[in-house]
Amino acid sequence: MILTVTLNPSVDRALEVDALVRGEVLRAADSHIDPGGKGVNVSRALLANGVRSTAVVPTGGAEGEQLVDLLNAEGVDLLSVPIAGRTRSNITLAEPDGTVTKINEAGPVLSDTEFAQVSKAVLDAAAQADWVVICGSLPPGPSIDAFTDLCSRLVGAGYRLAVDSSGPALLAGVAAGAALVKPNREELAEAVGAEPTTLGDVVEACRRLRAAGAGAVLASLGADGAVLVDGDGVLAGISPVSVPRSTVGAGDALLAGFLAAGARGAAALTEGLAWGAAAVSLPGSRMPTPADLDRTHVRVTPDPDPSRPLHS
Ligand SMILES: Nc1ncnc2c1ncn2[C@@H]1O[C@H](COP(=O)(O)OP(=O)(O)OP(=O)(O)O)[C@@H](O)[C@H]1O
Ligand SMILES: O=P(O)(O)OC[C@@]1(O)O[C@H](CO)[C@@H](O)[C@@H]1O
Repeated sequence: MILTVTLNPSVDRALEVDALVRGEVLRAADSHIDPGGKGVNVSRALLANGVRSTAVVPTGGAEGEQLVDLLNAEGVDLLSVPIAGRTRSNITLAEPDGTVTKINEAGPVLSDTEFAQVSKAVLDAAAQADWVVICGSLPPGPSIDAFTDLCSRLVGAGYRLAVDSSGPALLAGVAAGAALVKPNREELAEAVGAEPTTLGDVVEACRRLRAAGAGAVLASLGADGAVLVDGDGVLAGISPVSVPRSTVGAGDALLAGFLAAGARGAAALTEGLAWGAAAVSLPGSRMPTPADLDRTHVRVTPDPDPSRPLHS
């Protein structure tokens, strides 16, 4: 079982517009409402592909009730922790060429007591888990020290921790010794203080995060695919998508597929890339099902060409 933790979940509303024009009344060609948050999406993708997962989410207000209803409707095994604040709503504006503009609320303040309740739910459920996967932004409230303490307690108890977050939370997961971190290109650049322009830059940045404590680094690179740097060495892969529809949740699907396939080696990276590419071809933050997956176009190579440039 893979336990996901989303400290700042969301109700995701995606609106498809012909073109994003500021100051105008735009008519949405289509719209979608999905349960959201990075860990929630990992659980949704795993469930859709027959892998057991439990999602821990703080929920509050009418939006929190809506999130629980949406997750129950998808059959997601849920550990929801009631909070006083209101679960946030995040907006995606998607254009026909695949351009996505996202407006994410900060989310509700999580009190020290509420964070302690969420942490207890995580630590209690972790005993049944093969992985504990903490994903997404921190809500207002919990300090980075409190987050670091949760990560350290999980690692110290011998659980395999994966962290997909940004800024100080990503670095906290690295320092705590997470078995796996999943930064995207921007998060990797922020973590090491340098903008990668080639595959070699990405590998070097991943190696720096491993030296700082991470066991493995799965760096997602958008249309440039993903790079895995772990104790076995370096793998790089791409998953071409002819017409991207919505990249929202693609990184969550990549992580879910990678974990579902054992979180190690070319087969796991191939699976993650297939899930990520499938998610990009779906609207909103829809997670792929087995029928959406096509592994035939995924290419994974060991020791990739370090001079290969990344899309600008
Ligand atoms: N335009 C694209 N074409 C092909 N594959 C893509 C594209 N965008 C994303 N992907 C696939 O999805 C994976 C994750 O994408 P990305 O690096 O954007 O993750 P992310 O920023 O974490 O996404 P999110 O935060 O929305 O989940 C990539 O590694 C790649 O396999
Ligand atoms: O604000 P965060 O936590 O960084 O990101 C939240 C979010 O954008 O991430 C998911 C896509 O990865 C969406 O479901 C959700 O709206």
